[in-house]
Amino acid sequence: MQPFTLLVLWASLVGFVAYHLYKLFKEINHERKIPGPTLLPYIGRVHDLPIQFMWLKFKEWADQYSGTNGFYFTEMLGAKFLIVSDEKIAEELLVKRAKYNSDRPMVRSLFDSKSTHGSMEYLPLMGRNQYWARQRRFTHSYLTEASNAQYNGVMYHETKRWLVRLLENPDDFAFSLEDMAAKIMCTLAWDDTDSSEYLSKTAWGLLTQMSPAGPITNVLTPLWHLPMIINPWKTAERKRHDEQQAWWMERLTNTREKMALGQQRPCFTSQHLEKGDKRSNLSGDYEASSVIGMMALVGVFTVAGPLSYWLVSMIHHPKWQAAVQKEIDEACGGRLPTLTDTPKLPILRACIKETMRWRPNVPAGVAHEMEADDEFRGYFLPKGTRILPLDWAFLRNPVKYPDPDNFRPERWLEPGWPTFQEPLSQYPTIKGMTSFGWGQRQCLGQTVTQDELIVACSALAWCFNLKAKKDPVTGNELLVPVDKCNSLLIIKPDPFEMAFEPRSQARKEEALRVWAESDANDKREREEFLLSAKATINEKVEIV
Ligand code: HEM
Repeated sequence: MQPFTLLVLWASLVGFVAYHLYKLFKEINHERKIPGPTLLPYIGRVHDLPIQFMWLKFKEWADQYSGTNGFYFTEMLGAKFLIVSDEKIAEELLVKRAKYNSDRPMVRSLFDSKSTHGSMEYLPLMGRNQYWARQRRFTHSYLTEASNAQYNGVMYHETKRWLVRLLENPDDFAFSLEDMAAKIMCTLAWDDTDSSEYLSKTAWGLLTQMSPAGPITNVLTPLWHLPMIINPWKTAERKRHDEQQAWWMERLTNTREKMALGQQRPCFTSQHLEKGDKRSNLSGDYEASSVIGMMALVGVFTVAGPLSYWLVSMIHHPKWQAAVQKEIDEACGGRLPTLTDTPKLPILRACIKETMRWRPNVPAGVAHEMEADDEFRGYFLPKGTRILPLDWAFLRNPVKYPDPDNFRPERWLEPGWPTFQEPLSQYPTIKGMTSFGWGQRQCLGQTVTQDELIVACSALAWCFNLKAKKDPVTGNELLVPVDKCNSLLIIKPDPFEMAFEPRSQARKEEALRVWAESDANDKREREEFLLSAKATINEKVEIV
C-alpha cells in the first residue's frame, strides 16, 4: 500500500475514534445530568479515585458537586454511583423507596456474592432474594433471643478474661481485643471459645476479599474473567472460600455430634438443630452453617473497630477519660459495671457514640443497588445504579454536628447542641446511627454492638488509665495516630503502641479476682453439664 494511502487510512481511523470519544464524552456529561465530576468515556472516574481512604475523595467531591441536592453522580468502569451526602436524601431513597432500592451490587472477587445462583453464603452481601429474606429473619430472631437471654453473661465473662490479658500482656492488646470479640461470637454460635483465632482470620480474609482495597479484580473487574489457569485471584479465592465453608460446616457437624452425646451446651447452632430446618425455612445444613458462620464472622471486625478507636479517643482526651471513670466510680460504688448500670452512665455512652461519630468504622457506607428505573428530584436514575450513603459526610455535617472534626461528647449531653436528646437515662444511644445503614438492609447487630461496647469500655475505664506509652530510651511519649487506618470496607486503626496502667493496686487485684471467680464458675458449670450428660446416658443404657 502507498504511504499516502496508509496515512489517509490512519488519519481517518484516528478521526473516527476521536469523534466517537468526543460524542460519548458529551453524552455522559450532558447538561441535564446529575452533577458530579467530569466523566471519561469507558473508565468514568476510576483514574483519580484513590483506593486508599476512598471516602475522603468521595467527601471532597460531595463538597464540590452535591450542592443543595445532597447527592452527586459518578461512574467507574461502567458502574453507576449515586453518592448521597445528606442523610435526609438517604432516608428518602433507602427507607421510603426501600421496596426497589434494597438490592446489593455484585462483589466481583467473590463467587456468587449476591446468591443469585443459590450459594446462600453471605447474608450482608446477598441480593434482595429469597435467601436474604429468610436468613435476615433467622439472624434477627437469633440475635434478639440472645440479647433477651444469655449473652450478657458471655460478654461479662470474656471482658473479665480480657482485663487480665491486658494486665499480663498489655503489648498484645490489639490481638486480645479482637480475640475477645471473636470469643463472644464463638460462644454464641458454637459454645466453643477455642475457635476464636481462626474465626478472626477468616473474618479478615472475607473482609479483604470484598473490599475495593482488596484484590485488584474488585476495581479492574475484567481481570476476574481470565481463564482459571492464568488467574491467581480466582485460584486464591477458591481456596479461601472452600476452607471457610468447610470450617463452618465442621462447626455444625461437631455441634451435632456433641448433641448426640448430650455434651453440647446451648448455642445458636444447637438451637437451630433442635428446632429442625422447617421452623426457619433454611434449606439444610449448608445454609444453616453459613448463616450462623456469617453472623459470628461479622461480629468480629465490626466491634473491634470502635473498640480500638475507643482506646485512641481516650488517650487523646484525658479529660473525658477522667469524666467516664468518675461517673462509673460514683454510679457503681467501685465495682465492675454491668449492663444494668447503663441508665446511670450517660457520659460513657456519649463518649462511645462520639467515638463512632468521630471515627466511623464503615466511613464509605454500604451500597444499595436499584432494582428499577426511577425519577428522583427531576433526575433520571437507571436501574442498577448503586446508591452509596456516605457516612463520613453524614457525620461531618457541620449543621447537625458543629465542630465536626473534633471529639466533642458534650454534643450528646448538653442542651443547646443540635443532637442533644433527653432523658439522659436513655440517650445518647448508638442505636439508629446512620453508621448502621438504612431501611430493609439496616444492620441487625446494633444491640449486640451497643451492649458489647458498654461492657468492654466501662470495664476498661474501671480498671485502667489508658495512656500513651513512653519511649524507654528518650522518655518521650510515643505518638498514637488519630488518622492512620486500613482502607477496607470496615476500618480499624493501624497498629500502635500504648500503655494500660492499672488505676490502683486494689483495682488490679479485684480484676484478677473477678476473672478467677468467673473462670472457676465457667469450668464448674461445664463439668456439671458433662456429668449430668453422662448420668442421663447411663440411665438410658440401663433402661435399654
Ligand atoms: C459498629 C458496629 C457495626 C456497624 C457500624 C455495622 C454497620 C452495618 C452496615 C452499614 C450494614 C449495611 C446496612 C445497609 O446496607 O444499609 C450492616 C449490615 C449488617 N450487619 Fe452490621 N454493623 C455493626 C455490627 C454488627 C454486628 C455486631 C453484627 C452481628 C453480630 C452485624 C450484623 C449485620 C448483618 C447480618 C447485616 C446485613 C443486613 C442485611 O443485609 O440485610 N453488624 N451493618
